[in-house]
Amino acid sequence: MECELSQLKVGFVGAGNMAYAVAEGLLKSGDISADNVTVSAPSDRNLPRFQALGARVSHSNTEVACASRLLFIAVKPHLVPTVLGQISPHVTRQHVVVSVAAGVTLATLEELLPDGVGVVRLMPNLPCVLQEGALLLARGSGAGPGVESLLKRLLAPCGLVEAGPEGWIDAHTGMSGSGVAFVYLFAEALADGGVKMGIPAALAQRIAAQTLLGAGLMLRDCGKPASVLRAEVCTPGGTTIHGLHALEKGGVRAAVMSAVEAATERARELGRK
Ligand SMILES: NC(=O)c1ccc[n+]([C@@H]2O[C@H](COP(=O)([O-])OP(=O)(O)OC[C@H]3O[C@@H](n4cnc5c(N)ncnc54)[C@H](O)[C@@H]3O)[C@@H](O)[C@H]2O)c1
Ligand code: PRO
Repeated sequence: MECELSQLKVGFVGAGNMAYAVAEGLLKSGDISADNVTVSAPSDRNLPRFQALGARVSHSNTEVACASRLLFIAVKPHLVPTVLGQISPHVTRQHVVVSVAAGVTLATLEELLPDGVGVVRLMPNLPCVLQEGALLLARGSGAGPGVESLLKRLLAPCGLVEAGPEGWIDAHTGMSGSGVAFVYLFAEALADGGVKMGIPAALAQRIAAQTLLGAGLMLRDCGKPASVLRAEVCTPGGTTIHGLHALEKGGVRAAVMSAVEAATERARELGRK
């Protein structure tokens, strides 16, 4: 992908939440010019917000493929073969194709595109919309280390961007892509606990959100593992250890591990379809 970044043409096939989060991040990097970004979706429903970013929009996936060199595939997993079938005749070795579709393997992407095209799997998560995502990418054999560096640079405004072997992508999907929803479920339960103990619901929800935010920031920024931070909250014989005992009796640790395992297995299953 030999060109000045300010000239790099970027395309998105699919105009949903993930495409928007990634597009916004790319533009925040300051390296990509909005009028070099093109986005396609079959209906107008999601397109105005991309126009508001300054991107060009289209109903034609092939138009986007022809207009871009860095091409994100951001449709639901079952639609990936259809859209790659449409764009494949227009994709060349000058393209890099980045799929965010859960489960869809590098081998499938390579099989559906012309020989030698650089392909990458990227698994973002919803907090990318607030520049606090956790993204993991894995590149196929046609995409060199330069592609990895480029994507890390362009996606940095979306949050933490790491690279790894493809075998980690489905696990990251379970732990972080889906994991965001597990945390929301915990937030609901925490607020419900507050309501049960007499706090008004709206206030309980705000307190739950701030509790998760504060705990998350400490985990990220204090340099201490979760187990140490947890121990610091526990006064011997105090309130927290009694609450933790109740959680452990409820099997919460095993339940969360099983949730990551189930979501990972589902990603693998989607990849086999
Ligand atoms: N939502 C998440 O938290 C999340 C996280 C990580 C990865 N993903 C992956 O991102 C992908 C997109 O998910 P999303 O949540 O953005 O979905 P979404 O439903 O918000 O967006 C899908 C988009 O695809 C468009 N589309 C449908 N058919 C199309 C076609 N034939 N050609 C072009 N566009 C078409 C739709 O109009 C829509 O704009 C999925 O493959 C999913 O696995 C989602
Ligand atoms: N959302 C997508 C799903 O539920 C992929 C990770 C987050 O399949």
